[in-house]
Amino acid sequence: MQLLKNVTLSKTNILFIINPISGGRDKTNIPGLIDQHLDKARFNANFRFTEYAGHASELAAEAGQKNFDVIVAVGGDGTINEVGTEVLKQDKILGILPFGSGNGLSRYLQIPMDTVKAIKVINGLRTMRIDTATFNGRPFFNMSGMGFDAHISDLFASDKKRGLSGYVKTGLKELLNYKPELYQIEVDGKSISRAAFVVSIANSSQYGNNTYISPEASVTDGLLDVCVIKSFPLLRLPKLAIQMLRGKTHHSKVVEIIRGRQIRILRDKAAAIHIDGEPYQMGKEIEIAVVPLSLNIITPAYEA
Ligand SMILES: Nc1ncnc2c1ncn2[C@@H]1O[C@H](COP(=O)(O)OP(=O)(O)OP(=O)(O)O)[C@@H](O)[C@H]1O
Repeated sequence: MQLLKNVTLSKTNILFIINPISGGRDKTNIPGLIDQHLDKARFNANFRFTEYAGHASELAAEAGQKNFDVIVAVGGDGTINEVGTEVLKQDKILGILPFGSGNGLSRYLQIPMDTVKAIKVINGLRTMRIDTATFNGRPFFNMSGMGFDAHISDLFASDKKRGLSGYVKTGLKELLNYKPELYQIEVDGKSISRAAFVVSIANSSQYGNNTYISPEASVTDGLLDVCVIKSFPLLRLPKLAIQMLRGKTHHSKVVEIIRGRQIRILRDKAAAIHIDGEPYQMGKEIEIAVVPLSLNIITPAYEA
């Protein structure tokens, strides 16, 4: 009886880590909105705004030590990466309120883009375990890669204005000058060599904004999709863009998708890579591995 009383009375401590710059949207009213719609019978809520890149990781690490059971990333895939990395270490529960430019993982998981609806998903506290992966030891959750998209992330990082239009403008300008690179790709011991425009490692199916690179990818299959966008004439770009938006890249002649657990990539030179859309400089050798069903995450009523 005592036990039952404790269970019914104990509330879940939840921390919302809010990235004020993600997606280029003002978030000053977010704590108020959460306060209005969060189930107070179920949760004790706290809020922290990040002040610099990397701060979300620090706040999530502290939260784990202070008995927060659920830590919510309020931002895009980069914020999810910072918070998720700590949630993973502490085996806590990750929540998401999508506020990024692309929101790849949120869209894949069908978390509503509408904030009030997304808060209601958190109220449901329905969790599932999803795969994560490591890229030269760093965790990622949605997508990582190298080539043109990493180059754009690298350029975009120094751009103060975030949001979709920024990506598109920078992307189009660079597209004309970018040269495909040579990659040696080994997936579960099988090796291929490709001249590629992009090599993406997909956990979920999309980059964000419902732009699909590997439409049949699953975050619960214990596998990663290595997606090679091969060298192609620029004239073919509109067709590829349409295939990406319609979720048909697995039928494209210029996209090759190889599924596996353990991936090793050797490239000609050290260059930018991206991990969940955030750029880093790394060397020629890349090791990527899936970590099956490692992250506990709040989702809507949804089965992958
Ligand atoms: N207060 C802050 N000032 C500057 N940068 C921050 C701050 N808080 C977090 N960041 C950094 O902001 C970057 C972008 O965050 P995030 O990826 O969530 O947004 P986005 O790029 O707009 O969305 P998406 O990844 O969905 O396209 C992350 O690299 C994060 O480390």
